[in-house]
Amino acid sequence: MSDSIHTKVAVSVEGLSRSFRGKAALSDVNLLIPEGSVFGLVGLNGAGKTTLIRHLMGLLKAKHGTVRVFGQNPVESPDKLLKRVGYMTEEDSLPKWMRVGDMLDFSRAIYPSWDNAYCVELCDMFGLTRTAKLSEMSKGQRARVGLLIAIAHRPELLILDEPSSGLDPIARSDILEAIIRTVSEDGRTVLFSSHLLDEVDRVCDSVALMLNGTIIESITVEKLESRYSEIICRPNESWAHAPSVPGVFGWKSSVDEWSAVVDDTALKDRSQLDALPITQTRDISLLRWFAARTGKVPVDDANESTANDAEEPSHV
Ligand SMILES: Nc1ncnc2c1ncn2[C@@H]1O[C@H](COP(=O)(O)OP(=O)(O)OP(=O)(O)O)[C@@H](O)[C@H]1O
Repeated sequence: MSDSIHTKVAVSVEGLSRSFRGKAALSDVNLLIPEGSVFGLVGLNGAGKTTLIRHLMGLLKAKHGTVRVFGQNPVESPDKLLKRVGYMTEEDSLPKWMRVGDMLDFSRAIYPSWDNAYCVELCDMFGLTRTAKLSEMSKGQRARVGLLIAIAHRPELLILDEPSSGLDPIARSDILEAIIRTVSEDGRTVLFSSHLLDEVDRVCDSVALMLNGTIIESITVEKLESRYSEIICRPNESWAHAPSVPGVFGWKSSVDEWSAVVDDTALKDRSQLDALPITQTRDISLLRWFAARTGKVPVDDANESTANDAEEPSHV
């Protein structure tokens, strides 16, 4: 990022690697999240998103590489640091023997910055009552409690690990997105891992793509949209295989049409494209970029997209 010298950093990860029983889950991960950004972390199942987030939360200790949250090692100073961070995971891990009110009182005691008026407002917004027993609530209702606890202390950094998996579509669009916008408008930082690329596209200003334990690209949505585009080709005679043009990747075909993603920075000049029978050039979608870069479509989008054919991924 060109102005990174002047921008404060919320999260920095350098050379982070992690294996579980000899199998690499993270390999040389580097990541920089500027304060005030809404950062999307995307990747296929098993790419390493949760393992990376667990390092940021100090739940896993960095064995190789460094992890800093607001300049501090989350393992060395968890008490001080974690009070500045709100965290919600897809896991349904709230203690079920408690009532909502007990859980809120407990959380209020932990976080000095707990905003009780905001908590009451959120309870109302989420349709939660203090007397409800967590054991008698649905998984989605408990996910709302988890989200409320993550945000009611107005954290400087909000980390949401696949929050959408427990929330229904209304909660996702009306509540989650509104909350992320509020945090962002306050100049606070959000790290948001999700398989729902439409959602990531709507709320995030930057996105990092993980593949096989590595971040293969970290880019602002603005740069992504100016750097990549999608071309549609209609060859006169059918192609046996996709043509090889440097900077053009992620080919997929349907009936008499081929489409591919163009990386402007990898083209020497656009005349390289002249040899292709291009009938249309269009703006890139996050889903198309993701599919071209990974060769796959994320699980939750596979049914909604035409891009679920096998694709030729970019060389990474
Ligand atoms: N505690 C663990 N013990 C052994 N293997 C683990 C452990 N935690 C994660 N892994 C492995 O590390 C890899 C990365 O897992 P991780 O949960 O970080 O991926 P993810 O990107 O969050 O996946 P998903 O999108 O499915 O949630 C996977 O191969 C997983 O099986």
